[in-house]
Amino acid sequence: MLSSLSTIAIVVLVIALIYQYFIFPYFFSPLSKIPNAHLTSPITSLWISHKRKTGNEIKTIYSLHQQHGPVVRLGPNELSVNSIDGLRTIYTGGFEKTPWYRDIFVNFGTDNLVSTQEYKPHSIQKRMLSNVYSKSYLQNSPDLQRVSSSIVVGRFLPLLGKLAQERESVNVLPLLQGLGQDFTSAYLFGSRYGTDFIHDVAKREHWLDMYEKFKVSHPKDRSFGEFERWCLALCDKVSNNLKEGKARSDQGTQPVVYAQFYRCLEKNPENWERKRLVLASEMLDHLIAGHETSGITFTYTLWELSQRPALQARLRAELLGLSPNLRNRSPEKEKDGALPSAQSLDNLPLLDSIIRETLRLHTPVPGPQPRFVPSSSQPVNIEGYTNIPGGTIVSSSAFCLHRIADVYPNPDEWLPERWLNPDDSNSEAMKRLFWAFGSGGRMCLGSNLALQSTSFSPTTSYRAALIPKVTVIKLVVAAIYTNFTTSIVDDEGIEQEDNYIAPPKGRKLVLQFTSVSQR
Ligand code: HEM
Repeated sequence: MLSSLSTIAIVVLVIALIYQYFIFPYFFSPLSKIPNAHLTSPITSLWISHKRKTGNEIKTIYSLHQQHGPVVRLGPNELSVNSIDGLRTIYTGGFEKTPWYRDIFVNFGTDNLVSTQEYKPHSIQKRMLSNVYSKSYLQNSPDLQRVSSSIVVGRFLPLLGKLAQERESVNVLPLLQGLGQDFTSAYLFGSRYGTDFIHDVAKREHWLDMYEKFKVSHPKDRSFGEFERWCLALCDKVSNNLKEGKARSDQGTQPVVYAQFYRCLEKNPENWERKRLVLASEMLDHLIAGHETSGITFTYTLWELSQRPALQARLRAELLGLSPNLRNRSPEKEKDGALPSAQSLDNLPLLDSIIRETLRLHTPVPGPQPRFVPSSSQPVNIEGYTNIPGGTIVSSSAFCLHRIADVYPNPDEWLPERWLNPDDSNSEAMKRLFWAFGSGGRMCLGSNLALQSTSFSPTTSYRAALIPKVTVIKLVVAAIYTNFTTSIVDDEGIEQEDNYIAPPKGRKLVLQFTSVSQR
């Protein structure tokens, strides 16, 4: 009797398990109507995890969307979404980040803007920092002006002039990552503590080497390793100066971002040790976000232009119309001359279309941005699939969005002219789908409002954002092509990695710079 009861219990249990783990996910789950990435996707994430581990995630997801449309089920509890409606629902609907961000981006075991999952602490911290990255602040910042002038005119153009004169080619990826780092560090910490990676090649190589190791180690293993200790030591120096009231009398520029965050945290009752790590975690996050993404954008802009001498000439003609322009600027003359304003650079249509098209096709952050569907009483529907359960992971990626062929015809081709005709009926859709900086409350803090004007951003709740970067990218590209032509010497391995942040696989693009006056 007892044994037949236990047999029945076992049978019932087996049926329940089969129902829960096979029948329900395949046939009755609200996700069961969504096309599967793989036969096993409703019951296990093994298939997509394998693609991730082998560096094939992004392109695999792209081809799935080409086959199956805007929504694909990647795992029992995970969807990829590729449409403007999906973007709106997910990224402006208060969906929180998944633990993946914390696992990858936390520094010193302490959260920062990128790693924070929860809405409220993130939003409080972002408000503390958005002001110094807002368009109006940056446009009027004398510190940013001085930093820009000393880096572009004082360091970068003379170096290019020397390379051109000596007919020496150069790997522009590390050079331009270094330039991005020089800008970001000077804006964060003040010029006294900013790096000079344009000149100091040994330090730059060591730093980039530390960064490559840092990127692939687990936050627990890298915590307080060489890279983190370097940043903490820098932050401590700036904190000591601020405590002693020295920052203002500093000969160089102000530590704009650091001082802003330091002052906001001063009001916070937490102990100093905790604040010290919060400050350092946030600063390291900006340094990481600032140097590599900019370096990638520069590299692909130069790579595309180097294949098109006629386009370089058209761009130069546009750049020479700037007033003042960037022709023959030298560090000595610099004291007398201002740089072209951010607005005047933004008003150059060809320059804008070139940078924008590069950010579309070679987007530096092509990887999926995962979020959780909230467990709210409101049903969540995406692209006609209804009642998506709370806790489901949903993500979109700039790589896939930027290749929707109905909006960007010939999506794999670099065609800056697609951005040049504002009357084109497609132009609104192109702007709404442009996602190089993400959207919503978690949109890039360093993104450029000029590129993300209100009509441009898919739906931005933070109107802040932006600097050094696109303004800087435009300034640097303008400085280069006003004075030089570029040609490719070695572009082996130029294809982008299949990674969240995606530099060229070969980590190089070797170019020859030729001075316009030498030709
Ligand atoms: C071409 C250059 C850049 C690109 C393409 C880029 C792209 C992005 C993207 C796609 C995100 C959103 C990630 C998400 O949704 O989770 C992001 C976030 C962020 N970026 Fe950038 N970024 C760039 C430059 C910068 C610079 C220069 C800085 C600062 C100096 C910066 C600071 C940040 C920060 C702090 C976040 C986190 C924002 C938040 O979660 O609220 N980025 N960036």
